[in-house]
Amino acid sequence: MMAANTVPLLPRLVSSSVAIANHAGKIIRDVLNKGDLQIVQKEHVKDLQTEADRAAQRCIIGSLTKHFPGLIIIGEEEESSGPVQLTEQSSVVPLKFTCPPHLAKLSQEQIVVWVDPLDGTSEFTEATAAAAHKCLMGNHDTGCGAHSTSLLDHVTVLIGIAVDGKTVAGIIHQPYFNYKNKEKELGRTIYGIIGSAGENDGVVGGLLVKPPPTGCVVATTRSHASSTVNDAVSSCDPTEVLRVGGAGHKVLLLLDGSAHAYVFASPGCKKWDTCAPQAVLEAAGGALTDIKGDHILYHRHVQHRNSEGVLATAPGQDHAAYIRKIPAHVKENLVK
Ligand SMILES: Nc1ncnc2c1ncn2[C@@H]1O[C@H](COP(=O)(O)O)[C@@H](O)[C@H]1OP(=O)(O)O
Ligand SMILES: [Mg+2]
Repeated sequence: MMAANTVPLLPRLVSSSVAIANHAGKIIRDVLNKGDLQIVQKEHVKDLQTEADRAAQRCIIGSLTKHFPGLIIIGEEEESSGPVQLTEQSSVVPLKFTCPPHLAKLSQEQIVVWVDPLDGTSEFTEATAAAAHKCLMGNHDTGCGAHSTSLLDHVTVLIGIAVDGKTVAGIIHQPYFNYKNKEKELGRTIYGIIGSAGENDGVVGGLLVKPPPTGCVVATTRSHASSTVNDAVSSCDPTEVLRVGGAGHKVLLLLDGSAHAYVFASPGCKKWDTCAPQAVLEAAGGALTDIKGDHILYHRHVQHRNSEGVLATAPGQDHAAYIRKIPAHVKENLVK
């Protein structure tokens, strides 16, 4: 076995982040099980923060800082007071693949980590009604309140790693994956490094990448729709539209064979929403850009908002063809 300090920085960071994201997912479940989310409204009525967002972020930023002192980390939530549950230094997860050669000699100063401790907060808060009615027993849904608890699938923990402004690696943890099936392990973590060797399931850990069905299934927002969002979706001539929450969740739908494209022609999504999902998707051969087809950059001082929207396509799809379909008035409406 190689000594820890001979393993390049990037795989060490990804491996720790997988363990940290798992831990954050457990913290999220614990907060929901206690039933008191302590919801705070941020910029507007559909921009909420809960104690699960705060506690998960304290865990992620505290643990990353402990293991990688001086690392630049940008989290969605402002600093909050409260208990900080850290992961152990030894909590690392063996990765399924090796570091691409061009990323093997990074210095920490080149890296910015973008953290969304709980993506899909709107859906998470709606799911609490069922929890408050004691429908969640031992983290598993009993069937009561199925409508709102199904939204728990939309919740993810996102840790994205950017190098010199480009996303290179990402971790998407889904804390409630399998929550309807008591026989199976609760939660899953998907991770990828762009350019790692291997084919499909070899380049994305934690998920078997599948092609989408015939037709054109477009995933879009459930809680932040607008006429521009709807015009962009319609322009793709979808055979089916999935209105679901979370950027991480929608990218997982592109990877697990559920959808062809994720279309969000609105400025509400931020860099911490897209950094990790983009890396995981692109590691598998998909693409994520803004709605005009331009690359999204993740430098330390970049504006947080993805003001020109998001368009992502599953591996094997013609990304440029989707970009061409987006109407000019939608593109013109989204400016830096
Ligand atoms: N108008 C908005 N205000 C705040 N956050 C937004 C907005 N639109 C999108 N987001 C963020 O982008 C994610 C994907 O959007 P959507 O679910 O609407 O497709 C949301 O889960 C939310 O992240 P978060 O839940 O972490 O606040
Ligand atoms: Mg988010």
